[in-house]
Amino acid sequence: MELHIAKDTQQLSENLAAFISQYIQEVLQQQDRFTFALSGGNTPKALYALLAKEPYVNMIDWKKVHFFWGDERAVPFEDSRNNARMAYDVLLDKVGALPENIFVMRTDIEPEAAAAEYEKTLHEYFDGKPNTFDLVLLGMGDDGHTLSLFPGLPIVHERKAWVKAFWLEAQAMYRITLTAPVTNLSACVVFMATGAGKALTLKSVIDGATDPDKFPSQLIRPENGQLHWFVDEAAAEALQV
Ligand SMILES: O=C1O[C@H](COP(=O)(O)O)[C@@H](O)[C@H](O)[C@H]1O
Repeated sequence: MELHIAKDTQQLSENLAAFISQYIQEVLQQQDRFTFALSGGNTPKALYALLAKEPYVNMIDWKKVHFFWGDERAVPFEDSRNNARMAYDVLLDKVGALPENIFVMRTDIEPEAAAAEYEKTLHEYFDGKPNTFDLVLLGMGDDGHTLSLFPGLPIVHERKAWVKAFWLEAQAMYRITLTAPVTNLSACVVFMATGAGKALTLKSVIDGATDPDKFPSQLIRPENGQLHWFVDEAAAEALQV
């Protein structure tokens, strides 16, 4: 695991935009498409906004980038809580991503049907490949959740399915999420975490005893890929570095 500590969210986003841009360009020298699973939430917004501007908007061959999502809140696309909607607004619509390269988790059908459809899409898309995504971008909630893998829920123990839907009582909504098994087959996973509110959780996730039921972010350990944490000084405050 590689830890990258930045002064604040803006600096972190700038460092990560440079990292992602270089990584995409390197991968596209070896293959003709790049698969990028996006996260939702607040933390990645500044990063997406930077990627959508100079120099990255022209440095990256966005027509070769294929977009997926790590998780989705099962609310209509028009709802501001919809993770895909946020990414369209801040990134996809601005960089000229090709519609045929965008794979949203559908929220216009029953969540279980959407999860089954996404699972099928992923198996067909990655058929025979040793790795799944080239890059998965993840956030971490103050409670240690990542994707929609929330503490204490059965989804944390999923070992087979790649995509699941479930009712999240605490937020009174369905969630659709990638699971740990498919995420851990990725070539590279990058977590972003900012703010003092995440400091103690981050310490437990990185330095603490393994307890994924309590800290689901600990489930993410790529089997054959890189793992990076991009954090700001406030989030890193309790870490032993
Ligand atoms: O609900 C979610 O939360 C996490 C973390 O969000 P943040 O606002 O603390 O950055 C996010 O990674 C996930 O995609 C989202 O659905």
